[in-house]
Amino acid sequence: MTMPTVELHLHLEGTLEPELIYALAERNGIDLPYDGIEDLRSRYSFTGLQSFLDLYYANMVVLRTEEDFADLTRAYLDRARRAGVRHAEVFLDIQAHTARGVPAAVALGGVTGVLATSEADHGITSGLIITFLRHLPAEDARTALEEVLALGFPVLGVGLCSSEVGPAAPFKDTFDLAHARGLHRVAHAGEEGPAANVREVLDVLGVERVDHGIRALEDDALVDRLVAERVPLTLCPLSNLRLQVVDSLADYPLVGMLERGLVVTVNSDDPAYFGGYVDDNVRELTRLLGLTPDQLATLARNGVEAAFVDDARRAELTAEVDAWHAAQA
Ligand SMILES: Nc1ncnc2[nH]cnc12
Ligand SMILES: [Zn+2]
Repeated sequence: MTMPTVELHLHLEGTLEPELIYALAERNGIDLPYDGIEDLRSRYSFTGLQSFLDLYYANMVVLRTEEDFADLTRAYLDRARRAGVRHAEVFLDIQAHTARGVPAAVALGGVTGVLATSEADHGITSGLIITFLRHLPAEDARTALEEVLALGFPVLGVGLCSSEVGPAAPFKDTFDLAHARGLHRVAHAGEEGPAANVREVLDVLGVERVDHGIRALEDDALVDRLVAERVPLTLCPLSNLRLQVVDSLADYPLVGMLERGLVVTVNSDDPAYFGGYVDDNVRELTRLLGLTPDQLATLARNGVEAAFVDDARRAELTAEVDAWHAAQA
């Protein structure tokens, strides 16, 4: 029995597998600057976040039509189902597409059309989080949000990602608008950047979850606050390894975080680039850290607690985790 999982930190564009990149390039008549799939895959070796982002944004060139975005979303859901994912909140970097001349309605139409039937087609409930790019001017994020709101596609929340440089504070009015319109708020912080960035997104952007947040561990008072306020951290172990945020997964501080009472969850971030989906992340940690069934159940329950779902769905997900936990005895 596969452990039922909630995935809360997943960039749809980070699920673009090399095979799909080539298939979409062919369909759209795009010449890729690589010598084939294996050459592309051989470039998936990163020295840090920026070296990854350069390739990640470049490969988005193959996403042109609503069908492309739908195929991308469907491929993720197919794989996620096999990973045991029962609920997914997925990120879309809308500005990375509009900046290339792809209308927001094309990207949103393709993604939300597939998400609308994810429960019936894949057994996964889902929601879409629009992630703004921190390396672009904050006014661009505001414009992007206004366009997304005007288009009326179903959106669950907003996030902030890309290079962790510069203050998050300029994005405050965008996050305030999102909040006023009933959207949830999350942000990447404390991935490459310091613990102070985690404080900033909590205090200034009002986020309900922190994406990554692993460097919060460098600030004891912040950890106490995250525990007291039960702020979830969406950890991404294989991502942290591949982007050299940590030196080895054998030293990944997960058990200490659980023992400290942090609401940590395990997620895949950009699985096509980092060597594994959420089940691969959990399997590697279990192998290297010797995670017990109780610890795995706590991770799964943290995901259910951290999800932006209604009480009825939370109760269903909890029952699935309880059944899995009982079967481990
Ligand atoms: N790991 C990551 N950190 C920040 N921005 C991202 N966009 C896609 N993956 C990301
Ligand atoms: Zn991420």
